[in-house]
Amino acid sequence: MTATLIDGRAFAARIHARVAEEVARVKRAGVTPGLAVVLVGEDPASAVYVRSKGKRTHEAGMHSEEHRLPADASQTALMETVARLNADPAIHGILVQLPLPTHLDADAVINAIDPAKDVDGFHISNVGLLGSGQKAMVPCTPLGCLMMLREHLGSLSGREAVVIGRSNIVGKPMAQLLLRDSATVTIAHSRTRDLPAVVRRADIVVAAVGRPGMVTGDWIKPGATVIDVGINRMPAGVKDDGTLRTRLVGDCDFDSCAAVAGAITPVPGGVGPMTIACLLANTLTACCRAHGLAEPEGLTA
Ligand SMILES: Nc1nc2c(c(=O)[nH]1)N[C@@H](CN(C=O)c1ccc(C(=O)N[C@@H](CCC(=O)O)C(=O)O)cc1)CN2
Repeated sequence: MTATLIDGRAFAARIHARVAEEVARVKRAGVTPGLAVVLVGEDPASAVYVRSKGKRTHEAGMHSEEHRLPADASQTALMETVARLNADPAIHGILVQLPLPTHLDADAVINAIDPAKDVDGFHISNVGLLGSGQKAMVPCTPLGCLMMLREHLGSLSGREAVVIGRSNIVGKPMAQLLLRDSATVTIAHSRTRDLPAVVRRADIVVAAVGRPGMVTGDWIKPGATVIDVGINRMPAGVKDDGTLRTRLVGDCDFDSCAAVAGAITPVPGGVGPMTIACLLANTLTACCRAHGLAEPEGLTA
């Protein structure tokens, strides 16, 4: 391996510490930032992420609430939960854990969240604000990627960036953020012709396609910075107790990419931990905006 490892766990720990300091500051001004996370159903991975969000929120000194609805919850029940949280002055951030069960209309739920409390940055108002270069709530995973890129590369101005994947959660907002930092941005996807050749042009590669190990070293320009957003759980044998062992892999084939890249994020331990760190940062930002307090520096885009 020749690439520098971009350690998302260490970076996230620094953000958590900064957020905790800033939470103490806003508490001295008489306000406690509050985050409500809504989980519908029993998806095991979602339950782990939601627990982790609650734990981290507490550790930062924030108020934390978890609202669980059964897997067969109705759209009305979910919308009522969101409406209650919108009206609750103790709550500055609302997050509905995705994916939702398929009978629910996720777009309608997200767009029912008060945009000022939309700490996921998925509400159509925040999407529009980000796209037009205005102050927005910025989606947590792309924000975490941007922070790592800025720290590693300094200015992104003029750099060729290729984002692989066009999801609303990662690909599109990531492209907007890179554009905001004056990178030259291409969004590539499943229909892109000669994807390896497109990726080979890039100084910055952000892989967010959800296809394990798809990006290989021969796609990477020597010295490029590779941000792997993929979180793919793969079978990895059987444990002594007979249950399946799994391991997480990214969208990049780590060994071959690390042999060519200048820097790379691992999976696990790269982008994932930054997602929760940025959620806390966004909740703090939302709280400061709601109460007219100074926003912490370096925790927004
Ligand atoms: N409403 C939202 N739903 C989802 C989001 C989101 O940002 N908002 N993102 C993902 C899941 N997610 C947070 O919700 C998330 C994913 C992964 C990690 C993380 O720390 N991953 C670790 C590995 C953890 C493991 O072993 O499973 C890592 O990569 O090192 C945190 C948060 C989908 N839903």
